[in-house]
Amino acid sequence: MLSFCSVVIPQSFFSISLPHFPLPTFQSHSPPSFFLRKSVNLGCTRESPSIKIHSSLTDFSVDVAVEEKKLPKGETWSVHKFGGTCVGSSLRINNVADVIINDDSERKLVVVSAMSKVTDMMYELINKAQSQDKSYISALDAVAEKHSLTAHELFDGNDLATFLSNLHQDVGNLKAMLQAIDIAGHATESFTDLIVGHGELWSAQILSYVVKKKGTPCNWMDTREVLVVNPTRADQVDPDYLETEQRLNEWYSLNPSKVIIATGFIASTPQNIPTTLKRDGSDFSAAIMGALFKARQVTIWTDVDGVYSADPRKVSDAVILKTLSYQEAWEMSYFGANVLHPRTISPVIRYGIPIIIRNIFNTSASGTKICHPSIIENEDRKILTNYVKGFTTIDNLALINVEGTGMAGVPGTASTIFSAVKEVGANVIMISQASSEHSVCFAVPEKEVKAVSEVLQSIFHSALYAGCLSQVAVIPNCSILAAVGQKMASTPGVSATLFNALAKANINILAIAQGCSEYNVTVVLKREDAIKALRAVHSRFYYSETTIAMGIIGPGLIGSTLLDQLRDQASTLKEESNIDLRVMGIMGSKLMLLDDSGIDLVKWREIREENGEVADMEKFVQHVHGNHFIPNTVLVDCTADSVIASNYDDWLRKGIHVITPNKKANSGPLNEYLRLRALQRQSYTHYFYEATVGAGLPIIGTLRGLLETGDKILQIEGIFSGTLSYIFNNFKDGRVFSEVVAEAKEAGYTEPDPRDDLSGTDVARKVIILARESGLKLELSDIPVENLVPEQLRVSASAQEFMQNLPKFDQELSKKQEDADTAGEVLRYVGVVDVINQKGSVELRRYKKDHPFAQLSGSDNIIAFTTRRYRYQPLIVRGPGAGAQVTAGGIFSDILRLASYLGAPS
Ligand SMILES: NC(=O)C1=CN([C@@H]2O[C@H](COP(=O)(O)OP(=O)(O)OC[C@H]3O[C@@H](n4cnc5c(N)ncnc54)[C@H](OP(=O)(O)O)[C@@H]3O)[C@@H](O)[C@H]2O)C=CC1
Ligand SMILES: N[C@@H](CC=O)C(=O)O
Ligand code: NA
Repeated sequence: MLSFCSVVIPQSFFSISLPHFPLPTFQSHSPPSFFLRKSVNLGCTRESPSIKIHSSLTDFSVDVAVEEKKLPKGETWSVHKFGGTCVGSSLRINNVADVIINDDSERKLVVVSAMSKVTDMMYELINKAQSQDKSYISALDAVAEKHSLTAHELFDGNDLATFLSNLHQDVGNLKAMLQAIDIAGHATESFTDLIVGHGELWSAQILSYVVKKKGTPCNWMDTREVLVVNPTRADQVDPDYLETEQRLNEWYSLNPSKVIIATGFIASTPQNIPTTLKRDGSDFSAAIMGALFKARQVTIWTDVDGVYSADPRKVSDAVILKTLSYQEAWEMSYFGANVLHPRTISPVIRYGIPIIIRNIFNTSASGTKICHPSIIENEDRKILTNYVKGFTTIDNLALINVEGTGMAGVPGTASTIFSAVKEVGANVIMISQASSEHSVCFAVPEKEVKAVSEVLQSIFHSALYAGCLSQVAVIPNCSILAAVGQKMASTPGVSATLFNALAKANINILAIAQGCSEYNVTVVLKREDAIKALRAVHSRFYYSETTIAMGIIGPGLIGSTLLDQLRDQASTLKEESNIDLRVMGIMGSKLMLLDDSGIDLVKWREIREENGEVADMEKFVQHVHGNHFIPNTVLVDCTADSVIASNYDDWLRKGIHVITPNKKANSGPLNEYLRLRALQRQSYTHYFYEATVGAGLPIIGTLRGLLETGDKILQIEGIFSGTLSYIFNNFKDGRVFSEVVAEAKEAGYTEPDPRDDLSGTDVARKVIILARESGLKLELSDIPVENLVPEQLRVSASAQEFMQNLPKFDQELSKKQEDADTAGEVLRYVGVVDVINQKGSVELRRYKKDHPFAQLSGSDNIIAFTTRRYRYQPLIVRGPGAGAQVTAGGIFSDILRLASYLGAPS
């Protein structure tokens, strides 16, 4: 090892000493001191371990390089492992070299796999030779060519010559070996291992030359010289750590280096016969090296951003997990997630060395850290509170159920069952036995179930015949769903939430297993339910309680303004309040747009234009509410349609929350209104309609507040129409009535048909809504209304036709306006809820010019609540009571009220 120390010496010093410097090969035994007249450079190199002194006249510094040949261990080392895809081409090898160089650890050990596809190519050579297919010769040439080309692209000069000469020699040897296999018609295991391991030998050499070319000295290691393993059983080996450590020390004393590029996958037996680490061999190599070097961390580079909370191909909302404990990773990997195989990480678990899984193609992603739970606790408290980390499934299983009264209290039944299963070589994936002991059920791979069933039928033949056992039943086409998480099983409520999510998704559970490990709850389901179940439980744990699936009906003026407001505010709500609003559907009278995970609100207009489908209310509601596992659904009705409003009852019964600015439901038939309100009170499903009166102004909320706190309403009086307020605020100074009406329509204050405003119907609806809210049982027809729509135009076919003809009737209202003006008064269209006399009215009144109602401007509403508490001075709410922005804002604020009722932070 080379250690460098630089000491800057003030001119006044006559001597220096290097007291803390480890100097195993330094000439002097005691800390050296030098009498200095000029600056000197002291250096030793691997080639020449003794100190060299160079003089320099310009500065006063001393560089001392000391070689330490003993293998240093500990925090200074980081281990990296690069899989085949990471080194699949010269470009990628270059990237890998940069990653190595950019790691600022003092020392680095890099484990590298063969270039992608090379191991398969090597196995193919052996297969060909075994079957005496001579094309192995050209296939070997192709492998050699691939490496030669890569080397030419990456380095040159002596390094290239040395590599090509080694490659050439290896290829010659391989050819001879393949010929031997060809003659024998058979390859032994060690012969096979020797041949396939060449992929790693070449990739490690190539990478080391590239790192060196980039200016970082390094050595490559043929791990077969160091790593000694013993076969355990088929397809597994165990490292001999003592022997390996000794060989590693020897290797290091000959090849001291700060960067070592080591071959993955390959090793030797104690007799020095080449072998491999079998499945996931390079990961295992990295973990063994990590343990031997006591590295500070082992980074496994792959082509994914880390470990997902569920298979992202099945769950589109799966997230990358920032941390996993070793046990969690272990459980996830067992249950089929693409995590490291438990065996491969056991060496680092022993020393608590963290493993980081990172994406070589996206180095900006921080990856998943697999480590000791105490590190997770320190680093990521939030994650620890999320007791369930991931969900995985295993398909193609069958459940075997051995059932009968004769099993209870009879020792040995389980042993008989599982000995028989072992006999046929089947792998038991989970077992469940109720304490009544009347049945034992277990899951095995589908392909093994026939043999298992037959052997059990035969072993228990007489017990079945005698009736001690009632059946050995096979339930085919099953899947396992496992939920994995630190201490999930021992935390009250977690399993309940899991089962509740499955129940809500209408999924039947065939068997359950939860061991004492506290990390895993496993359920067996029918295979066709597996993906639905996975999505249901994933969303239950990964969506916040305030994730809301939304359906917007009526993307007209108000609806589309609301969508724009949602678009602009969505990310802030998510980040700051954990409220996740997802618009799953938008429906107009003709077209609708549906999306499974949330419509892009930036482009919904274009997308609807391109991909919109024919509006279908049933399909829309089913999609928004039923097709996913988002915990809450709200339908926002932004139409003015009474048919749409007649659905609220049904939606609320289905558990769908309803929010609307549409006045039709609350001002419709009294019995329907009462039924709706009763339903709302009985359930935990919410129905909000603040924008039905005064648009975004807090009218319903204020009234509710007064009533709920025990105040008594005496009268509510006000200007409830933004349209009529605007018209009478501007209908002066000789202006024409129809022209002002057109302006109000243009400004977005009017109902879709402005006759609803001018007829007083809209105001009457608001009066009815407030009257009913105050406890009066009135019908719309109970409210006398002064209709401003000229008699002849009440039957006009359309709003457009009405607007065209209105100028013909300007005269009539101009007269009323002039009369009021002459009397020093103004016209105002007012609504009154007279709670004491249980009636309401809507009429055009005249007010003195200094009356508060005469002071309004624009589309202002003004509503005065006279109550027992506000008897002498009414409580007044005033402000713009119509218009797209304020109305959409009122609806939005109802949506956020819903979120806060559902648990969003306040
Ligand atoms: N404007 C305002 O200031 C205020 C308005 N409101 C209320 O807001 C609601 C919307 O008003 P506004 O946006 O101005 O009206 P618009 O006419 O601009 O929009 C109405 C929307 O409803 C859709 N629609 C109508 N019938 C159906 C149906 N059967 N199924 C699906 N969609 C339908 C229309 O679709 P399509 O275009 O495809 O026909 C249109 O998108 C009304 O109830 C109004 O009373 C409340 C307070 C203030
Ligand atoms: N058309 C209505 C809109 C609000 O309800 C009005 O003018 O007030
Ligand atoms: Na309001």
